[in-house]
Parts: sequence; structure tokens; C-alpha cells
Amino acid sequence: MEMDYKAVIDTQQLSAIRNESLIHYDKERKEFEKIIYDSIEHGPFLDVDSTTQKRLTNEIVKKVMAMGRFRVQLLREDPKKLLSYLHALFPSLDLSPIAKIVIHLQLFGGTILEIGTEQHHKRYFDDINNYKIVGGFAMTEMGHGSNVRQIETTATYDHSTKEFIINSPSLTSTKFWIGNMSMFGTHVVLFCRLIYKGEDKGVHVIVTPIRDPETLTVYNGISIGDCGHKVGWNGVDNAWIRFSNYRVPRENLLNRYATITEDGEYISKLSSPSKLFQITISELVFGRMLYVCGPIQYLGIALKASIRYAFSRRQFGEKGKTEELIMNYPTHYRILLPMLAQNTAFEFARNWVIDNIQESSKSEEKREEFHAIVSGIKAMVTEFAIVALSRLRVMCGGNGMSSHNLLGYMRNELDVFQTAEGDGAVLYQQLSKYLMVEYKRWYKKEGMTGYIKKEVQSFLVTSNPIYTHYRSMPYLLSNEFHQHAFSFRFEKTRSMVIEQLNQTKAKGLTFQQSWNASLILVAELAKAYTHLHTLECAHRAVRKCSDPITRHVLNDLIKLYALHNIEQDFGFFRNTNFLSSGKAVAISEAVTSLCQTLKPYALSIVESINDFEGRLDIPIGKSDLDYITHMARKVGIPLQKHA
Ligand SMILES: Cc1cc2nc3c(=O)[nH]c(=O)nc-3n(C[C@H](O)[C@H](O)[C@H](O)COP(=O)(O)OP(=O)(O)OC[C@H]3O[C@@H](n4cnc5c(N)ncnc54)[C@H](O)[C@@H]3O)c2cc1C
Repeated sequence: MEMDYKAVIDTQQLSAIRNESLIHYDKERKEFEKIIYDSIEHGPFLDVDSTTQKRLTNEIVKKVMAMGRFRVQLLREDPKKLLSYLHALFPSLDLSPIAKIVIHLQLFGGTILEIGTEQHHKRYFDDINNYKIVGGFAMTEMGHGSNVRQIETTATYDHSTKEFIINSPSLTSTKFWIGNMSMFGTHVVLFCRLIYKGEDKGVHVIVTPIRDPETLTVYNGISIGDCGHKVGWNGVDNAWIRFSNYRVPRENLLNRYATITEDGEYISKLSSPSKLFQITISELVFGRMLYVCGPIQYLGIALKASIRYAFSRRQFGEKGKTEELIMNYPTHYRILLPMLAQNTAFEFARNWVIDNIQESSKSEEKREEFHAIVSGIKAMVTEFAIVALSRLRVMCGGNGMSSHNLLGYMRNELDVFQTAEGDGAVLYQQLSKYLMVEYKRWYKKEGMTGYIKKEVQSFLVTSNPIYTHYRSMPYLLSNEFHQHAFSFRFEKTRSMVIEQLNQTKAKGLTFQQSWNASLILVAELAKAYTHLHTLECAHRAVRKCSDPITRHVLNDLIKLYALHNIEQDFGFFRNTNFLSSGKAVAISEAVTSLCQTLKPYALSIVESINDFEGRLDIPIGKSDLDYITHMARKVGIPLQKHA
């Protein structure tokens, strides 16, 4: 099939820049990927009932774990290596086995690693690594998911037997959604309130055995069941769990920060239960990082498939002439290309996350900053991926609807990423809180003079008609303009949040009430920061590209991300007098013009997206662009010559 695109960019270099953070492990990842692909039955399991799917998934996990590469210790020793191994599982394109491994290794094992001590490591790591015990992470309850501080499960310390007595005191305290646990799990890290001498010491974590690892019999004092059919992730056995006077030995308390000694004394290294909770949660940032990596990876593949489809599918046209490629319709390229641009920019933000995970554990300040930024990126990327995948499904027409093409399947499997490990609305608040505290620190240092200087700078921009009207195309397309617009949006939104908080506080509201009253702006602040951070990561990545044409094309792609993002936020930029209406119109024209410039390169750009050597069975994602033959093969239409 004739293709009208210019393959003039260096796709290998582009691919290397896209995947820079894990490039060191590329060879190892590919080897592992091949072993898994060749030796393990891969999903997705489209036509099986969910109980069968859970069994098949568990068998896959057992085989993968038996290969011996996944070790809890890698979370600390070499998180990038662990991440590369997880990437090697992607071509199975069934997220359930990956989710089960992550729950077992990172959520269960990682919690023991981070908030347990040497004795816990010695006791559990070997069994976790060879899947002799199967772990789960029991934090959420029916009554509380986002607000974990209010969980109700109690662990009352019994001095006479040196044990915790675990109870689920109400229906709402039932543990819910606990992955790996309804059919196969043997242990959980249980988040519960520690009751010591009648006093509530706040949320602590206790390793709690659930089933006998040999027979899988549930222990007395525990009742357990499945959470039922889900929109996605049906290979994961999510459970509800209740406890009734269930006893666990003192040693099972994960006691890096707070402990009960042999003599029965409670000692905490931290100033308050709230600090303990904060640290416990922030230790689990690796999971959030995975929630950034998965959607970006899958969306990249979906974009590759959809753009290839758009370059092969023809519909309508002038009489007697070849029909038009659907990619030539502005309604197509004006959506596909900005989406590709945004996902590419997110890839660079993801690389920043991967590159900084190890460093972030070196001090409390770094951990706090990293946790906050990753929270914002996780919220933004997971939401973007679902909206984008839905759109791509539609842009591939009926072929997008076929489960063989996996677009809808990916959308459903990734949906839960928006909720698990923290919902967007809650995560944005975590980032904004961090940003406000940082600003307070800055203000303390710079004082009123610094504040006024900043405000005056901002005022000079918005009150300067020359600037707000200035619309020369080279300027609108310059990185400086984009950086300026993104920084302005962040700083202005922060001032607006402060103003609104002060106004509501002046009306007599408590801090929490005024915070909640300002939530829309608070979320906007986190989004503005996340886009600014993403743009900066992307600009750094462009500078690393040495091939001039590739660099030019990548730079244009990032410009498209920036300008399209400004276009989507015209409401803000116009309301704050950053843009005149004429300038806004010129920006929209620049977006269209960038899309047209980039269109001829689109196929070669998506060539640089790793689709695992074409292992993913997306017909329109394969190399010959012939979706008709692929689809015919999939559904059994004979391929011999038709009369
Ligand atoms: C498939 C699946 C697997 C899971 N696996 C596990 C697991 O293995 N272990 C585990 O412990 N948990 C697990 N979870 C639970 C998951 O972490 C929670 O669902 C998640 O934290 C959200 O909590 P929630 O469901 O109670 O939602 P809610 O907290 O009820 O949120 C509902 C809505 O209210 C909004 N909201 C809540 N608070 C605020 C606020 N302060 N400001 C603004 N908006 C707010 C949210 O944004 C959301 O849109 C899993 C969930 C699912 C669906």
C-alpha cells in the first residue's frame, strides 16, 4: 500500500530519547520479554468467565514468579530494573497478571520493606520472592477509601498474650477491594487502628496471615469473599475481609517508626500519629509511579495503532478518484496529533519520575516533594489516558469497537488507574497542599518585598496591551512564550487560591472549610504545576536530540502540546487578561498549522513508540498497515481471491 509520509526522522534516536530512563536495561528487558512471550499463555482472555480468568491469571503469575527475576529487594536496590521487568510483561496485554504481581511484590512486599524492620525482611522476603506466600494490601474499607485516616478496623494489644486482637467493629469497617485475596492470597499488610491501653494510637500496619499457604484454608476468625464482577481487571481476585477476635503476634507489627517492645511499652519515633500515617503512605510512591507508566505506555501503543489506521483507511472522495485518507480530515488530525504530542510530553515527565525515584528516598524533604509531584502526574495521566482511549476507539470506527483491536479493552483495563492508589481530585489536593507549604516557606524567606516584586511582574504582563495583543507567529511558536504562559498560569492560580482562602477565612470559615470552598482552584493549581513541570521535562528532552531533523520535529511536537494546552485553557488565559481575543485566534491557527506540519511525519514518529516488536496482537498496529487482511484473519473470512 502506498504511503504518503516522510520517514526522514531518526526513529531510533527518537525511541532512545523517549525511553531514556530505562534504556540501560533494554537488552535485559527484551530477553525477559521474549522468554515470557514464548513460554507463557498470554491474554487478554476475552471469552472466559471471571472465575476462570482469575485461575488462568494466577497460573501466569506463578510461572512468572518462578522465573526468579522479581525480588522485593529490587524496589530499593534497583527500582529501574524492576520496572523494566514489569515492562517485559506488557505484551501479554492483560493487566491482571501485572496487577497481581505489583500488589504482591510492591504493595505487600514493599510495605514490609519500607515500614518493617530487619526481622520482617528475614522472615518474609524469600517466601514472597518465590511466591510461597501470596500477599495483599488491606487498606481500603467499605466506609473509607480516599480518607484512609478514618479506617475503623482495630488491633487491640493484649499485654497478657503479647498479641493483637483484630476486629471489624462495623459493616463500614469491612476491608474492601483487597487485591489477590478472594481466592489465592495468604497474607495481607493490614492497615488498622492500634488500640494500646485503651488509647487509639492511630493507623498502624500489621502483617496478618489470612490462609494456610499449603491448603489455602481461611483461618478461623476471618470471613472473606469476592467483590464481584468489575469493569476491568477481572483476573484480579479482589476481596472483602472481616475479622472477629482474630489474634496476631506482637512481632507482626511493622515497626520501623513505632513499636511495642518485648516489655509491652509503646514507643514511636515520630511526633504524632498523623506524621506516622503520612510517612507510611509516602513510602509507597513506587506504586503511583507504576500508575504513571502503564497508561502512557498503553496509550502510546493505541496512538500508534490509531494513527496507522488513519493513514490506511480511506473514506469518501471526489468522483472517479481514490477516496480520501481519513488522516487528511482536520477532524482527525486536529485530535490525533495534539493527543500524540501530549502523550509524548507525558513520557518525558514519566522519565523524570523514573530517574528520581531512588534519589527521592534520600531525605524527608525530597520524599515529600517527589510524592507530591508524582501524585499530580498520576492524576493527570490516568484521566488523560481514559479520555484519549475512548476517543481513539471512536476514531477507528467499527474496527475500534472490535475487542480484537484492544482499544476498548485497554480503556477498561486502565480505568481503575484513575481510582486505585488515590483518586485524582484527592491527589491534586496533595500536590497543591505541598505547593502552598513551599510557597509559605518562600514567603517567609523573601517577605513582602519578594511578594510585591512577583505580583508587579505579573501585573506588568497582564496590564500591558502590547504583550496581550502581540501575536507574531515566530513568537507564538517559541518555547519562551510557552514557558512563560505555563509559569504565568501556575503563579497566577496560586495567587488566586491564596486570595480565595483569605476571603473565605475572613468570613469566619475554618481552614478546612475554606480549603473545600476553594477546591476548584486548588485542583487547577496542581494541574497548572503539573503541566509546567511536564513542559520543562519535555524541553530538556528536546535538547538531548542530536539529529537536526528529529530534533526539529520533536520540538514541534512539544510546541503543539504547549499551544494546544493553552488553547484548551483559553478561559483562564482570557479571564486573566493574558491573551487578547485576536491572540487567542492566532494561537488556534498556530495549532492547526503545527498539526499540518507534523502530519507527514506522524507515521515515522509513532514508529519510535515501543510496541514490543509487534508482539501485541492489534491488527492495525502491525507493520504492513493492512488492517483489512488482519481483521479478516481474526474473524475467519477466507483470504482466497474473491470473484
Ligand atoms: C479494582 C480495584 C482494586 C483495588 N485494590 C485495592 C487494594 O488492593 N487494596 C486497597 O487497600 N484498596 C484497593 N482499592 C481501593 C482504592 O484504593 C480506592 O477505591 C480509592 O482509594 C478510592 O476510594 P473510594 O473507592 O472509597 O472512593 P471515595 O473516597 O468514596 O471517592 C468517591 C469520589 O469522591 C471524591 N472525593 C473523595 N474525597 C474527596 C475530597 N476530599 N475532595 C474532593 N473529592 C473527594 C473522589 O474524587 C471520588 O471521585 C482498589 C479499588 C479498585 C476499584
